[in-house]
Amino acid sequence: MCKDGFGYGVGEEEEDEEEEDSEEDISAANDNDQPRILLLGLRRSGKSSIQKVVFHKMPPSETLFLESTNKIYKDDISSSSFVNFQIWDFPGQVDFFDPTFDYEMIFRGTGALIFVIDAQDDYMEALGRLHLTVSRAYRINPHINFEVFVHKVDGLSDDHKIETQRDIHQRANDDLMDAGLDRLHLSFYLTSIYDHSIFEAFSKVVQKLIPQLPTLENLLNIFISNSGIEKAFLFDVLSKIYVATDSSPVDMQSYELCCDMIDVVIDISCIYGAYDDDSLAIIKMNNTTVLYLKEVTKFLALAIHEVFELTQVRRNCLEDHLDSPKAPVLNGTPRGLV
Ligand SMILES: Nc1nc2c(ncn2[C@@H]2O[C@H](COP(=O)(O)OP(=O)(O)OP(=O)(O)O)[C@@H](O)[C@H]2O)c(=O)[nH]1
Repeated sequence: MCKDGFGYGVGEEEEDEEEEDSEEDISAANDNDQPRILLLGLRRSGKSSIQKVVFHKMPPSETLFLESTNKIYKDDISSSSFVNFQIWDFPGQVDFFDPTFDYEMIFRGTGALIFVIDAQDDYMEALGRLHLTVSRAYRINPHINFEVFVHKVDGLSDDHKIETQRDIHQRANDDLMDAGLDRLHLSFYLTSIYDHSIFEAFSKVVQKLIPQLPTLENLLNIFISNSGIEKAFLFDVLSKIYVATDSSPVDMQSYELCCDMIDVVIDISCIYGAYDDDSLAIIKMNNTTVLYLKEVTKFLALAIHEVFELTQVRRNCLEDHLDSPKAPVLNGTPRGLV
């Protein structure tokens, strides 16, 4: 990754030094009003890999060499006014119920709790741990968003993925019902660090913590309805998390295209040292799609999935319309374009 100008606030080395005394760290962080996201799950479920791949551009294959986390690793994600939070990666063996562990303080300051379950492994123990963790956290702070990543699904067939998610969902909710916690809501995501699913899932987790989200969505709706653009995403370019999008449904393919474009633009910018306030990139695909990336603030960019040659499309439509009594049907033409 390009070192100059791209990177989140706290460097790993500083981070390591800070971590020397995790108890002190925890009390200091209590004063910090950034929303906190906790990453929890059994050992080797993939917590550190998720955090490294999404926020530090680590290539997924390099996570094979990650050592087991044995202290809480705190990561400040403060690239902009919208994407501003802390991630706490917990060691798999952490004992929340150790009386010396101030879990009350931790849960009180938590916005989202992500519980990672390795879907390639036997998940019964993980389900027990999930239940114990969320029920304890909910009693302390019912406002936490509880998110379950059914992770490492790259190794599973499509049918197996769906079946695994259904089974985990069912068992986890049954356990909550039995414990009288039917108001505790769990959200489930199928994730893998080997494709875009982990970025998509993290986007949704982060969006729930952004109070300005409805306003941003409205602004993007106004933007697309006045520009003939099909889909607009407001991205945090470093993590490829989308902070907001207009209210039309997200299709994975557009999101993946935009993510790939961000990678290309950042790589080229790094080579030439030129990503600044005026940065703008346009990629024309061979299927009439245009991708347009415009920087909004230093680390936020608007990626737009636009139809190529608007004038030509309009002209074709008009001709079709004149030739045939039926309204023209344009494959993949965005709403509001013609
Ligand atoms: N196939 C696959 N492997 C993954 C994925 N995510 C992580 N892994 C692998 O899972 C192993 C454990 O990952 P870690 O990130 O160290 O797990 P952890 O939960 O942080 O582990 P502890 O620090 O021991 O709690 C590594 O070998 C990763 O390469 C994934 O999406 N798919």
